[in-house]
Amino acid sequence: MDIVFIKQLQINTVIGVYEWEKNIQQRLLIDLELSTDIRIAAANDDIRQALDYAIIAERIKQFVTAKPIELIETVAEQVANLLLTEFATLSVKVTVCKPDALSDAQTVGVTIIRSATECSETVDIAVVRGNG
Ligand SMILES: Nc1nc2c(c(=O)[nH]1)N=C([C@H](O)[C@@H](O)CO)CN2
Repeated sequence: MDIVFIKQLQINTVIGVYEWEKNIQQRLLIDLELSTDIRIAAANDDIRQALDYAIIAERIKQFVTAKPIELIETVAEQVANLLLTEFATLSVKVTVCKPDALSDAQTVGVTIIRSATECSETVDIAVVRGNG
């Protein structure tokens, strides 16, 4: 299986559990991987037969900024569900990072893997330490 991916898609939106976060925009960086088979699009050199990463990126930006969300877990689950229902992919990997959340960490985030046939997978919570 092949992968179409988008790395570090930056989205500024209202995100967070605390009151002070409800009236500001914060930065999310989102990595997306969509399983696909690229061979038909490649053989015909035809964007109509490919997963168009430009359209996917715009749709995700529009979706994530449409309403305030508290948890990055919610962003990840809703983005995965959108990708599986609106695009021709059978499985997705979604990483949502909130890089400005902790002053002593480079970033924090969650990674999920979801497929059209499975509804629950492990959520990994990652805190990546900075170099000091
Ligand atoms: N697992 C999570 N932990 C925390 C989240 C989150 O979305 N998922 N969010 C916060 C706050 O919004 C924080 O980012 C404010 O700096 C805390 N922990």
